[in-house]
Amino acid sequence: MSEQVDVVVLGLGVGGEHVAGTLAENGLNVVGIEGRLVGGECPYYACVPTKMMVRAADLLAETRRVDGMAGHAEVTPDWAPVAARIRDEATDDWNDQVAVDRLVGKGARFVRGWGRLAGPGRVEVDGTVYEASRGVVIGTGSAPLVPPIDGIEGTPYWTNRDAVQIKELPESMVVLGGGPVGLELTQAFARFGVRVTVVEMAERLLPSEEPESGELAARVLEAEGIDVRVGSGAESVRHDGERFTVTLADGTEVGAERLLVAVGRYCDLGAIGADTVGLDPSAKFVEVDDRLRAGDGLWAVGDVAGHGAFTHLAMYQGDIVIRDILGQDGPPADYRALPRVTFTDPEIGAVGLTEAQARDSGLTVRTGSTQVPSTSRGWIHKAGNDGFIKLVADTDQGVLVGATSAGPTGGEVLGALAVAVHGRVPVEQLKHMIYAYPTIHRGIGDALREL
Ligand SMILES: Cc1cc2nc3c(=O)[nH]c(=O)nc-3n(C[C@H](O)[C@H](O)[C@H](O)COP(=O)(O)OP(=O)(O)OC[C@H]3O[C@@H](n4cnc5c(N)ncnc54)[C@H](O)[C@@H]3O)c2cc1C
Ligand SMILES: NC(=O)c1ccc[n+]([C@@H]2O[C@H](COP(=O)([O-])OP(=O)(O)OC[C@H]3O[C@@H](n4cnc5c(N)ncnc54)[C@H](O)[C@@H]3O)[C@@H](O)[C@H]2O)c1
Repeated sequence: MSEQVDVVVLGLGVGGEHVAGTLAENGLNVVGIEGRLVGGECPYYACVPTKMMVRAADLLAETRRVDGMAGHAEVTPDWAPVAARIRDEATDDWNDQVAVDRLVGKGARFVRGWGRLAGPGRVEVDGTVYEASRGVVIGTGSAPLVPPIDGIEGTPYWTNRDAVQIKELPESMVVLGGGPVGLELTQAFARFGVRVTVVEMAERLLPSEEPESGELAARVLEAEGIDVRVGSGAESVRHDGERFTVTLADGTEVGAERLLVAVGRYCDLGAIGADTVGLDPSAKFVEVDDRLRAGDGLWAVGDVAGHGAFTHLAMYQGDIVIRDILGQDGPPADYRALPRVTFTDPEIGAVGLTEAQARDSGLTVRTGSTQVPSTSRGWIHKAGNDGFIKLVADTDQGVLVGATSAGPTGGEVLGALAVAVHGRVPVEQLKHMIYAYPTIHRGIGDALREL
């Protein structure tokens, strides 16, 4: 059986749902195919439930800061309201009917099933081939990567998809991976009383960010009683029916009731029939140009497009694909000012290049930084004021090419820095701007003076 349509969107995560809904609103005949839940990883297993966990954990931490600052407070953590909020408010008990109705309400046709590319302009799902006259958009996202660590297969390890569904907390947990997923969940669980060991194979936490970011994260987590292990990855895993034991590359062992694997994501291009449209099925991502085109009448958005795994990126790329398919003008993709925030406390936000990336790309680099505790607002804030602002300038062009903002509102302060990098605002102008007193973002002015 085959059906003619204008556009097929394969995978309705953040990017795919946005593209399918908007194209349908613009009058195209769109079929959206989703095997799991419309909306994808972010609302059901990732951003939204984990940020609810982070919010609850931060409330506990703030309450614990009352002593010495505002009197005395005692707090008894209870996971039940967190689990209930995730179930009832965030995920509708992992039911996507609202999202399906919203998509169909925009005029798209929805097909539940696992689709596969079946040659140019063709997608097959459960025996029906949809033939797209305008194009196919791949938005199949990514899945948790579970590396072939000796002994791990068959053990009851968790990934982010399990961790957000738990109703009861374990007593202890080993978290593999010191990236954003690992660190956000490590701190949230630890603040609820779980004894957490986090294991990062690289020499520091958040290895792709500034070294100062990983050092700050390690210092803060260790101060909260978390066992931080860096420089040695997991080599083997054992589960004796009750507890996990993880042997690290340096021969040491760590053990816990639960094991959370947070070592990155992968895309299975073989499973979506990439070879039928001339793409390499063993590639890590779909290769795209600056209009997200992967071939004639073929686009990819979001995690699968390989430029980073963020919801705001999938939405940004979705807008470009929508314009391209509708024949509308607009700028091509520009990743110079890609912002990212790890929602630990302190939040660790960054935009553009790190100092090392800027130097490696041959730029003439100068950096300036300031410590949040030594700014007026940071000093006033006191308990929980850890953080810094670091600026990376290209001195030939006289503009910022990157910045990191870590602190109690690190992600919000990042907004100003993202504008500076995106808009190529001359450093001279930034230096002569007025920064409100006493804000944490006023620290940008201090860091600029160091440049
Ligand atoms: C724990 C965690 C926390 C995160 N927190 C944040 C955050 O705070 N901020 C942020 O910006 N990003 C965050 N992210 C990243 C963010 O979730 C992803 O970047 C985003 O979901 C990517 O959207 P996407 O459209 O590429 O794909 P996804 O959301 O992965 O959706 C892809 C969809 O395609 C479907 N699919 C796949 N193959 C097929 C097929 N063959 N047929 C039919 N359907 C298919 C899948 O079922 C899925 O629903 C987080 C990620 C994790 C894991
Ligand atoms: N706040 C956010 O925006 C947010 C939150 C979570 C995730 N995300 C995105 O989702 C994606 C996945 O995040 P992630 O943290 O899973 O992946 P990641 O790749 O960012 O980090 C995984 C870490 O695991 C380490 N690792 C790999 N193998 C290991 C092993 N065997 N033992 C110990 N450590 C090992 C890596 O060195 C790396 O530091 C990222 O692209 C991230 O940007 C974004």
